[in-house]
Amino acid sequence: MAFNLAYTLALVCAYFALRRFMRRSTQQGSLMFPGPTPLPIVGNALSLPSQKVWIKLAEFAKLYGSIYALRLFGRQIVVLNSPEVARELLEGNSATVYTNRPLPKIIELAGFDKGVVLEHDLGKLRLARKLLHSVLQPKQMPLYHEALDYHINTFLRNLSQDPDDFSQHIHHLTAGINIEVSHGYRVKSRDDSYVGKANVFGENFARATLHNGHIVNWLPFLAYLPTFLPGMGWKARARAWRDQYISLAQEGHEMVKDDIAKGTARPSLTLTALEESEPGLYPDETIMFTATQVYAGGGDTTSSILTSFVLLMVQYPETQKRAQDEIDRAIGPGRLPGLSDRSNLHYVDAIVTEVARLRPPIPILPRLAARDEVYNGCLIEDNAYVMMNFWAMLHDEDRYEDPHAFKPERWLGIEERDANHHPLEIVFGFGRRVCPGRYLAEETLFAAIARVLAVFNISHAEDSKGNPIIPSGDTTNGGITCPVPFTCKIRPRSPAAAELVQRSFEDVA
Ligand code: HEM
Repeated sequence: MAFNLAYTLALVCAYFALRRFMRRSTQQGSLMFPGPTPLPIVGNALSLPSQKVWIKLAEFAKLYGSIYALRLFGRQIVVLNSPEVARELLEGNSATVYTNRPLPKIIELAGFDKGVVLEHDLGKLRLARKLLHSVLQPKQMPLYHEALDYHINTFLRNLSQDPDDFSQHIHHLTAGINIEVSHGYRVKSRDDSYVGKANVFGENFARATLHNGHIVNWLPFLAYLPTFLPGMGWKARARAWRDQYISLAQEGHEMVKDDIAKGTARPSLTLTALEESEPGLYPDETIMFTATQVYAGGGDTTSSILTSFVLLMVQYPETQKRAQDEIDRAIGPGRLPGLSDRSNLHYVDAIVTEVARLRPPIPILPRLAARDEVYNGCLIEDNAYVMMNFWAMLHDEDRYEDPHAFKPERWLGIEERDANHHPLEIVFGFGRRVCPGRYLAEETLFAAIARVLAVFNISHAEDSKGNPIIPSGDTTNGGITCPVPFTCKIRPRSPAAAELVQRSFEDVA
């Protein structure tokens, strides 16, 4: 038995060694990327932690440089640690090679590859991105300003009524904005049933994209085994996710069609696709799944930055005070700041930029190489994962002095954004799959952060003896990260500020 096992292992090792040798010898003259030495079969799996792998990958960058490679169970993983290298590969002549994202088997089974985020059909992807661009490009932003006012002022009112639930209010804010952009649907109550269903989809999507969490991603043939076999519960789960996703997408689509028929449809992606585009340009399937995935792309990412902002205000009271002084000087106490004040609120703007740098919501994200490619003399293999390590790019000490400190002032006095230095040019990704929601995200973040600072003080919560409760500042693991849950104290800055919150809510309600 022991002999059989050893014999089998030896055969497998020999197979992988031979495969690598054959591959290298077919790519004459190409070298191997630097990187840690892989073990047979498992490759570098044992040197990677199960939590926050991006930090370890950033440490490797100090040893091996801005592009290096690892191996995981035979698959090459090329890690990009600088925006220059990422742009050269993902925006240069070979950009088309790296268009796709890896498609884990569970995603296909759950139907989440329909839409945009994980769409593999390049024709459908092109249409979905065209549609997203048509509704989310900068010149379309004014269409959503009234919705931003409504949702942000409602958020302020919710914060003033129930400050301890700030994390839920943040989530509700971004959900409301996204559903408005995708379907023109205005969320009025905190227990809206459509939001409830969209949240279930968001949670399922997040679970499905935890790549390591599903055995079928590693052993795809399992997908073809019957569901009644023991240990196949994941198959029924994937089917339930798929049914829920399709039903949500159809419900949203029908809702907009009804609104159009009644003449009550608000501006949205679905309305644009159905009414304002060349007839037949967008098939129904493209419209409804792309619209539904706006929720997956825009919700947790924007919420993550807003939650990080609250945490950082607890940790850096002097930064909060400086921003409030700027708002008081530029705006005064009688009204809330808005997007038109952005050019006068440089320090608030710098806070948005620095939060995104210090705590990027997506620390790391892979693309998939569609064929063998030689880059700087080294081979990127067909099917390699090409990892954008945003966290490493944004914490590079050669680029940012004291990179682990929160210092918004580093962004003051900057006239033009340098694409390889400014965090908001990096955190949204690169090239053909760059985030289509980036302009909306920036406007949402600026307006929400400026208004919170104008009317609230954020500070440590206190225990029963009056001692401050210090948040750990730690980050969750996963595809989209966020501060681990923490408590804090959020109170109106003055009775006049409390009154302004109430009045501003009534103005938009
Ligand atoms: C601070 C907030 C946000 C961050 C940090 C962020 C970041 C990202 C990143 C890194 C990507 C992948 C880019 C790449 O592969 O190069 C992405 C894709 C995407 N984002 Fe965002 N995003 C944010 C907000 C939004 C918002 C508000 C929306 C929608 C209104 C949105 C919709 C999407 C969609 C649909 C994709 C998939 C695009 C594709 O696969 O082609 N995002 N985002």
